[in-house]
Amino acid sequence: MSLGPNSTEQIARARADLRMGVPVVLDHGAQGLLVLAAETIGPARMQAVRALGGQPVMAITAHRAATLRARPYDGDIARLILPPDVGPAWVQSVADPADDLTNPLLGPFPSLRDGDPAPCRTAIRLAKSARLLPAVLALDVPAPETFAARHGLTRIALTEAEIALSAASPMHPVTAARVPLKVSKAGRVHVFRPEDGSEEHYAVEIGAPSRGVPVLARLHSACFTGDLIGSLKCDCGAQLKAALAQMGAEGAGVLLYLNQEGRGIGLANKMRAYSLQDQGFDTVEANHRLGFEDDERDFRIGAGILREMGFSAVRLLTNNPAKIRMMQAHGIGVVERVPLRVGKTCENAEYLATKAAKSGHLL
Ligand SMILES: Nc1nc2c(ncn2[C@@H]2O[C@H](COP(=O)(O)OP(=O)(O)OP(=O)(O)O)[C@@H](O)[C@H]2O)c(=O)[nH]1
Ligand SMILES: [Zn+2]
Repeated sequence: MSLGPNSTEQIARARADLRMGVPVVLDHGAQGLLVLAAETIGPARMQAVRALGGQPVMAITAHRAATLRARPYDGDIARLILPPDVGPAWVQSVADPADDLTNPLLGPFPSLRDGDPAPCRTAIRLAKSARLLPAVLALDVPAPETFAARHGLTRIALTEAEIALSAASPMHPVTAARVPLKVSKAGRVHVFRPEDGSEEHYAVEIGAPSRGVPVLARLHSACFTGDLIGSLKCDCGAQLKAALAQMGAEGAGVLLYLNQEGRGIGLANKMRAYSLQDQGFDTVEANHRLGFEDDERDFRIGAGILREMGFSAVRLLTNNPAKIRMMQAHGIGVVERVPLRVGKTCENAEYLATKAAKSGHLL
């Protein structure tokens, strides 16, 4: 094995670069794509991109393009031609719908039909995996290897980036320790670290559940607002407590605490979604206006951790049929759905109704 980073490790570097506003290069042979995340681009770097010449584009998802009334000729994405006289504020407004209603951007937004959209598509996936808005500024550059070396930029081969972004990362147990809990003295917290350098995830094991019979399990996605500060906008905090309480009462169970905040879009984007919800959009519409799918979570993570812990079948505490389908698709048998109906408030009634109507949640 060489000492240098492999493509998965290069992706982890690229995520950090994009979050800081540093460009990365996607190498697809004689051509490369210079990529900057729209939300972190600053004036100096934007000027440096312009100084290279050529025609920069802004790649956004079809969901975001729909709000802007731009034509997504590439199906799931659109490549908008960057007007010659705009700066970072324009780029950020295209990416971020915060001011769409109060100060709408004026189109039209001419978009590219020609050329291969694949590098831009991968660049958007990279921005999403960095928990940034799914929008990038991109410019074709010749001789990508030389270009990246000259500027000290992270360079990843496009095909390898696509494979690394699609792969399920192996989950490695890091450590585990006894943590007596209110619901059970026999609590144990395990920490899992993915090989791809993304967020760690946790498992709370209660009692000593047998690996041979289906375990009472919950896959809980992190919700800073609901789990920690008592937000009334969702039911997460109540679900977390109720799930642990049921495991304590039964004497055994496993709760995975998955750091997939905001259904996988990250806390910053979830707060952007909350601002849009205050403008009148529901939870699904808000995700779409930001350019995301309704649910960006990768359920292979939960399945991988359960497998790593030796569980192959569960009694799943959930109201979300998609979680059941996903577990089964990724090799975890779900012998029973255990409903988890707690935490309804005046403030979250509409949110829960939207999840039932649009995402298939069982009330
Ligand atoms: N994007 C977005 N995420 C939200 C919003 N409200 C809550 N969340 C996130 O939604 C996720 C809820 O996770 P879960 O409770 O595990 O999932 P669920 O799909 O509702 O399924 P069950 O609770 O198992 O029925 C958490 O990651 C929250 O942070 C919202 O309005 N927008
Ligand atoms: Zn929540």
